[in-house]
Amino acid sequence: MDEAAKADPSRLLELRAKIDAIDESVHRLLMQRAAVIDELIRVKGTAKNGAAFRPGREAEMMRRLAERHSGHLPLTAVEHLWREIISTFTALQAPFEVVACGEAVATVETARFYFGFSVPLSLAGSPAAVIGAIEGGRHDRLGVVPLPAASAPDDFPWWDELRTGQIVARLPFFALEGRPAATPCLVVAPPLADPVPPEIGCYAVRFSGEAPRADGDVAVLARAAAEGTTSCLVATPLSEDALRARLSSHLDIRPIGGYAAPLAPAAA
Ligand SMILES: O=C(O)C(=O)C[C@]1(C(=O)O)C=C[C@@H](O)C=C1
Repeated sequence: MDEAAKADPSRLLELRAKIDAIDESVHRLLMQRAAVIDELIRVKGTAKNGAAFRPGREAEMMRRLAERHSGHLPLTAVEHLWREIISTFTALQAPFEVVACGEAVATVETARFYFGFSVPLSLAGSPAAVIGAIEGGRHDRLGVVPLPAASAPDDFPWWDELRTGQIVARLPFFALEGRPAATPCLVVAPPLADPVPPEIGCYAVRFSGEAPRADGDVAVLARAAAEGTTSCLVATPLSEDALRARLSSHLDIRPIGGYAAPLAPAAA
């Protein structure tokens, strides 16, 4: 018998009965959620593999989760549970797989945190290989590409390789100091069924010569230089026209998707 039971066995039984009742409710609600998803498949028409992912809706759900959260349960623990739920339910609607690259432990941690364990995950050798997997004509894959350290140039401008594929999310969504699965990554997807305009737009921008410095509204997430041309992956809340006006002297600006603005919740 453990110490607590020796202290007050009846109280311990009572508390464990409460936990069992809560667990049963949570399980019942998850099964109800699965029944709603069956109906959602019919309404959304997500018959095609990989067609269920809605990153804008997910960001909105996570925002509400952060708003209603209180108490000492870590927000990132709840986030992790919800990510497992949402990703599992996405795959229940239309199976998909994730192809990621980068330093194995960090990448796998981030991809598993975000996409859970119901979804097959494979590691590709490079960002270019991830983009190849997304651009290869299959609609049931999502790619995860880590962002380089702020000052480090990329070897290869993988963002220039996006054709039909788009950047659709930035991980992690909750920007919290010391959080688990903290490696900053972008999620790349084939064309989504009903995309919503992203809060932060991403652009492939090519310059001859010096690349711009990041400023308040224009962040350079990655850059790669070759033969006098610098290619940058730029993220901005500005409209495309406003970005063009800001970077008027530059060669080529191409929209390549975007993501929901990461949230910095007060409560951890
Ligand atoms: O709201 C939807 O469209 C859903 O498919 C449901 C759901 C969810 O399980 O909550 C699943 C996948 C989407 O990425 C967003 C949300």
